[in-house]
Amino acid sequence: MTQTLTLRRPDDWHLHLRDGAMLAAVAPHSAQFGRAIIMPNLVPPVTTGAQAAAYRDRIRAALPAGAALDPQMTLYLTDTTDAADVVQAFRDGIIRAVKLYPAGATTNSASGVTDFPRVQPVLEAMAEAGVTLCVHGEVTDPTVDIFDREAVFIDRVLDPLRRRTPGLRVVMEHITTSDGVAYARAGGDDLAATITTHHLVINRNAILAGGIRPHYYCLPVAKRESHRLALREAASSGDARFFLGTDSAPHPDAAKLQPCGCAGCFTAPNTMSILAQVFEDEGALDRLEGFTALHGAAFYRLPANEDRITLTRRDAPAAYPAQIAAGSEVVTVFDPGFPLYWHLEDK
Ligand SMILES: NC(=O)N[C@@H](CC(=O)O)C(=O)O
Ligand SMILES: [Zn+2]
Ligand SMILES: [Zn+2]
Repeated sequence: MTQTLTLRRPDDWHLHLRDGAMLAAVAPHSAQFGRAIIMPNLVPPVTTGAQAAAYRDRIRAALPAGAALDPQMTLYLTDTTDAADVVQAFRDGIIRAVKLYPAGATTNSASGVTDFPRVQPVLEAMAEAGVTLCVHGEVTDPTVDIFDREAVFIDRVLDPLRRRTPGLRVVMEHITTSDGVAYARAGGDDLAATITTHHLVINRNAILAGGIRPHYYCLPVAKRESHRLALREAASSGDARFFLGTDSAPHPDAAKLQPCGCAGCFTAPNTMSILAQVFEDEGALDRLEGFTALHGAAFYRLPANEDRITLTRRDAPAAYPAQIAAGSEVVTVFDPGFPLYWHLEDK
């Protein structure tokens, strides 16, 4: 039996497109999204409005003709970020948000914030101008267990930061815990959270049980099953504080399959097929549009996309490649571990 689902075109509020040959290879796989918040953790990072504008041009050049994707740029917050440049880039329509990485928390985060008092004037200028702060919410304290780093970040860093910066709009990126869900729910209108595709699908067993599986390793690392269930409940609840940020984060297999492999799951190609299955399993297909196309736009004070995509549930699973080529390298596509009967018809 064929079932058809027509949705407003989705947005991806957290996406890594990289640069160079990798950008050329992965950008077409996100072309079905209307908008995407583009992460600035290049090497070196995107730290100025001028760099964001140049990166946006490179992204546009990498997209196929007719692609829907309108890249929404971000700046990488460092200890030396200039508040005036941030506000100017926002007012000029070059950036949509600023990204906070605690130094050393994740891939290419060496330039991240080490000194919160130094960035406080920037945060205050952002609150004043209405610029959103997107936060990678993990502490880097080596004495904190990696599975606890999100919950500890909320208590030690995020909550104090929000209290001392009233009015700052904050997105908790890629939440992975029931603690993150609860904190987002307890916040006011200026707090929201993105949830990735893969964290709705895997728990930490996928990485560790029966052998180490590097393609399921990302940051924040997937947590125990009770947390995955809390994320599924939040994503499918209809609560507008939760929306899709895939965190599709491609790395060459050569960089993932190492004694010390990179963190990141590449979910851009099959994200909508996976999400349709997740929401069907939750009995919440009627809420997929809110999660993928309405809540994020509303938080960023943008109109929802007017055009539509169609997903069709067929008897035969959709065929996605196991890998894609990126220059001379390959990138493995996230395998959800179940067949994908929902086909994305209109890319
Ligand atoms: N999510 C990841 O595991 N990796 C991201 C960085 C990030 O979003 O933390 C990357 O850039 O590879
Ligand atoms: Zn992150
Ligand atoms: Zn990310």
